Amino acid sequence: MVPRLSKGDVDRCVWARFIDQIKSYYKDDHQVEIKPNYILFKVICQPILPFEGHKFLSFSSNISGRVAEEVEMEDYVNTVRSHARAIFGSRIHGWNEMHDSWWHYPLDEVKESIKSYEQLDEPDTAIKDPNVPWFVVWDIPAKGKGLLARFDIPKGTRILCEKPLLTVKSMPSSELEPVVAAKLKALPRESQRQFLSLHNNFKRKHPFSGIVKTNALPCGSSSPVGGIYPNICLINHSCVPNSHNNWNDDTEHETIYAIRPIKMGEEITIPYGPGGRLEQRQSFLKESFGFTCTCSGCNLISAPDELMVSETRRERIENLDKAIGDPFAMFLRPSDTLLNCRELLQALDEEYNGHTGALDARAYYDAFQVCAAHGDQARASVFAERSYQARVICEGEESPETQRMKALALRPKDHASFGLLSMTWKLKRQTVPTGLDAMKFEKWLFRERD
Ligand SMILES: C[S@@+](CC[C@H](N)C(=O)[O-])C[C@H]1O[C@@H](n2cnc3c(N)ncnc32)[C@H](O)[C@@H]1O
Repeated sequence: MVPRLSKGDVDRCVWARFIDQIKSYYKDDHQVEIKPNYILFKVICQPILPFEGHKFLSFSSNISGRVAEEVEMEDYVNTVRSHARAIFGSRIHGWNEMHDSWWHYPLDEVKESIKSYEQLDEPDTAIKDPNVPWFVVWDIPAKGKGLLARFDIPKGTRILCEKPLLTVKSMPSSELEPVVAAKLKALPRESQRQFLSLHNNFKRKHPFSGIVKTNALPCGSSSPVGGIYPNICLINHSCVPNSHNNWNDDTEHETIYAIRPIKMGEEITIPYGPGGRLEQRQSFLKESFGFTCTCSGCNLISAPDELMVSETRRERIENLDKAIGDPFAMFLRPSDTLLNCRELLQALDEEYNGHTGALDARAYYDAFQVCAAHGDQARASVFAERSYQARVICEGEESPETQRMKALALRPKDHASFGLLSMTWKLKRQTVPTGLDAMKFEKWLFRERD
């Protein structure tokens, strides 16, 4: 590694990403052992990768003269080097004494640094400077640019909040081109530069509208208006994202919140579309954004059993969503609709490993509506409170939808659908039972029969 890495947070973040990739690449290799502070390759010369990148100088070591072992060792060296090159580029140098290329660092210095791998430095206890962003812009293989977490990011953290460089209504590319050109002309130079530096999957005929089509995020879930942002538009998509994007109508900002803890060096990802099964997702992303998704959810193609479980679950999620949205069922069989909400929440929890983002918030709001429509303020207030908690995580306290849920938790009666279908479940808000254990409370909440 020339020059060696610093202790600064960008180098630490990128090294953490590299170490994670190596761990995951060799997860089933018994010759690669994860020690508390480094990765040990149990082959000739025992090369080591420390968890602290600033200590690392060199990976491989001397030639032993034993051909079979050297070939095995070469394999590891080549693989580790190609992962490192993909991340650190020209900072990674090869050396081979047989071809007269030599160690960059004196051997003593290398040995000394390897000794220091055993003991981690004192942890950095400095509080994060609020002016330093949570992310680093980096090249992500097969995806172009992307954002990496510069630090460990706790769940519920606001990672980014940006005003759009410009907004445009959806329209055919030929009509959009002059509209975007005019808006672009009116922008300050720096904003023009930021817009023009964004990725474009549809370059040929309509360069400006191509940038819009590749990058625009809707300003609101069903809004025909899309916004273009300098940093948010560098965030890549994942079908199992770790962050949530939301348009705040009051402040006219797009925000990005972490919906689960994100480790330093991990890529920050959002969902570009509504989800669904693999084929639907892939064709939506191709059609709307012009790319083939290579996220971990889509890579399940190489793990057919897991993929089948995920596909079946996503189909179930789709069917439950439809059943919950059926107004006749909500009128005639509200208990079934409520149980469907419960099953949906469980399926979402399994599919997204407990980090569902706004999907949970929506499902709880559905359950709220069923109870409110039949006059049950007690259950409605609990569901609104849960929806509120979920919204806080993915949109923050200041989002209008979060505030709406908070108000409904206090006064479910204020909802337009209150008592609209019947008052057969009539209950006051104050009658929420206390003293039940968690299981019994859930049974009460979803009106589950024994
Ligand atoms: C809004 S841009 C994101 C930033 C972009 N990677 C860049 O280099 O500027 C969207 C483009 O990024 C790439 N991309 C985003 N998510 C991806 C994914 N999951 N798999 C493959 N490519 C992806 C695609 O080229 C897509 O059209």
